[in-house]
Amino acid sequence: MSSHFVSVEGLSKVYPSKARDLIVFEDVNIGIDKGEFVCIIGHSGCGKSTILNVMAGLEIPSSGTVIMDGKEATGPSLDRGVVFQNYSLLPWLTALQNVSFGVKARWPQWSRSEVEAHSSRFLSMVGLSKSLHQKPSELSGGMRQRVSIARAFATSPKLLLLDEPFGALDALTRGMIQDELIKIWSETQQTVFMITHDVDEAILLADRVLLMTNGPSAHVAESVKISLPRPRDRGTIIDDPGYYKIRNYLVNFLVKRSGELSGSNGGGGGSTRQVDPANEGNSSDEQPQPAAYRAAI
Ligand SMILES: Nc1ncnc2c1ncn2[C@@H]1O[C@H](COP(=O)(O)OP(=O)(O)OP(=O)(O)O)[C@@H](O)[C@H]1O
Repeated sequence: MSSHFVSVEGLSKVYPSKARDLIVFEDVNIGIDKGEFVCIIGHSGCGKSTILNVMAGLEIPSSGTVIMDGKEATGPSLDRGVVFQNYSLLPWLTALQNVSFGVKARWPQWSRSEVEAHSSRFLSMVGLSKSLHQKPSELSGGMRQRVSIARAFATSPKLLLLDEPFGALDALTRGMIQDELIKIWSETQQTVFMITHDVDEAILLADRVLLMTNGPSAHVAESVKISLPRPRDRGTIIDDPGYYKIRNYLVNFLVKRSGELSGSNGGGGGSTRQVDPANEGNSSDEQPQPAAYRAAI
């Protein structure tokens, strides 16, 4: 039996079709320790959102299982909080009411003032103490996503699932909310699984980055350790000697090896290689090629 806090075991997703079944991914195995921040990166369509939705209990896999804290995770639960790219706030409620809604469901025995004090504290952590009584339509996209993050963390789920939460935001707002996510995560020490397309975001936030091969028949080929010291700062992280080793390693995988290792090229699923680019000297120190990366993803 797995010793991980969260264990995704032998997960596959197949969409049957008259012509030919679509095997999106097969034999995906992921272990996440308590308090760990894990990002997953892979090309569009390899099945990242499907994996996250299965972990959230919102989608049923074709085979395999998700075990959390020793129990099989089936169906949605307050133990697993989800943040999607498109905010999904209740438009008729204020920021405080949106957060309180989940908090009340989590702790029904709490008084109204306890619920509001707890909810306000989490909204303050994401810099929204002055916008508690505003409705989503009165908030910017970045502010709405902050409310979603506060709402997810405030219910203290055992696992937080973030599906490209900053995908729709401009670079400046994205950077600010990344800082707030780091702050709230370091204060709560919750376990996080996050999808991103942004290599720099993954390096800033994650303890490990999982790399998926291209679909169809995608799998998690590698688990890359981000062995940069915390706390990490967006402004200075690039000065760390390990930064470009990790970045180049990730970009090289996405540009080149994600295709070479894919199921359609004969790559097998199942096993995941563990790598630590900053300490293994297995990638170059050269500046990365952002244009090549953008073209690939
Ligand atoms: N109902 C469905 N029927 C058939 N194929 C589907 C269905 N739903 C999803 N797919 C396919 O499953 C694959 C995986 O989708 P998923 O959204 O999980 O990928 P992803 O890696 O998260 O992509 P992106 O990065 O673009 O969000 C895609 O190829 C998609 O077309």
